[in-house]
Amino acid sequence: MGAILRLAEVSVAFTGAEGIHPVLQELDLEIARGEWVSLVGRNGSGKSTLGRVLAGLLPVSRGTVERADGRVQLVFQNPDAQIVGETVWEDVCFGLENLAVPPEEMPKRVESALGLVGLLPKKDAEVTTLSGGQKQLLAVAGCLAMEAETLVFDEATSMLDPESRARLLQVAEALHRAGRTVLWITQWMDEVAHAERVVALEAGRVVFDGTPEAFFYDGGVEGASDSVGASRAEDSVLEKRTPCEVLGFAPPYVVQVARALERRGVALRTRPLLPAQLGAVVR
Ligand SMILES: Nc1ncnc2c1ncn2[C@@H]1O[C@H](COP(=O)(O)OP(=O)(O)OP(=O)(O)O)[C@@H](O)[C@H]1O
Repeated sequence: MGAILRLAEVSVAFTGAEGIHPVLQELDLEIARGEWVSLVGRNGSGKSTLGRVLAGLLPVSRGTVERADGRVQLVFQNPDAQIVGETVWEDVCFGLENLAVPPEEMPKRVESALGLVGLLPKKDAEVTTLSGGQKQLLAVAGCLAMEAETLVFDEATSMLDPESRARLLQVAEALHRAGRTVLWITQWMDEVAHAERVVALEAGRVVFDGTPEAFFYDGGVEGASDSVGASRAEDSVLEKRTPCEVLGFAPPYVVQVARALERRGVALRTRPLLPAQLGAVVR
């Protein structure tokens, strides 16, 4: 699997009243074609800036950004921020008009994109009648019609209700299974559990790059099989925090349960991330 995106020594700085404010600092990052990467970090750590750099919407102050091929499209946090058409169909067409796609090619592309996100039955609906979740799906359809190879979701679920979040995640997962590269920016640790790889930023630098299992469990369960007893095991757990905890995030409920079991001396065969995995390992 070759790299679809490669950043080398990328720095981004904004100049304000108080002088130069570095946001990304000499960042190296390679994203492989077809990967699903969760990008996490505290508020202001530089996630959105990195997303915009990857999508080519923001020039870098230093360093290089290489894109193997294909488009990189962003889905923003606010569902209203990227809708321009009056109807669902028109909205997807609008992006294609900007790309000067021949008119005879448009219907096929719009129909296929709306079909992939499940919005074809709503093709004639006015966008003002859509829910927040449907608007995000429409934004995804717009990206797909533009033949995006890589999709960057920038906290795209944060304004949605639980059902719409789950739906957007499902659609993204289906697109990923079909070969697209996904960069999923989030503050929700439950969503990170779906990733293949987690990249964490702190003050514009990569401070963690590894599997979700390592992100949620490494360094945090020492003494789990210690037969001396729970209290001593608990002490060592408190001393050794996981990368997730060091960044200041609470791990997903599944991880909390698994770690509580390990602290009580229950040795688990695997490190579960999703409810079904916890169920399986406990059984
Ligand atoms: N256009 C801009 N001009 C000046 N400063 C900016 C600009 N865009 C971002 N910043 C600053 O860069 C820093 C990083 O912002 P960014 O939005 O990338 O962080 P983030 O990790 O996505 O945060 P959040 O989770 O709050 O969205 C912040 O301190 C922000 O104020």
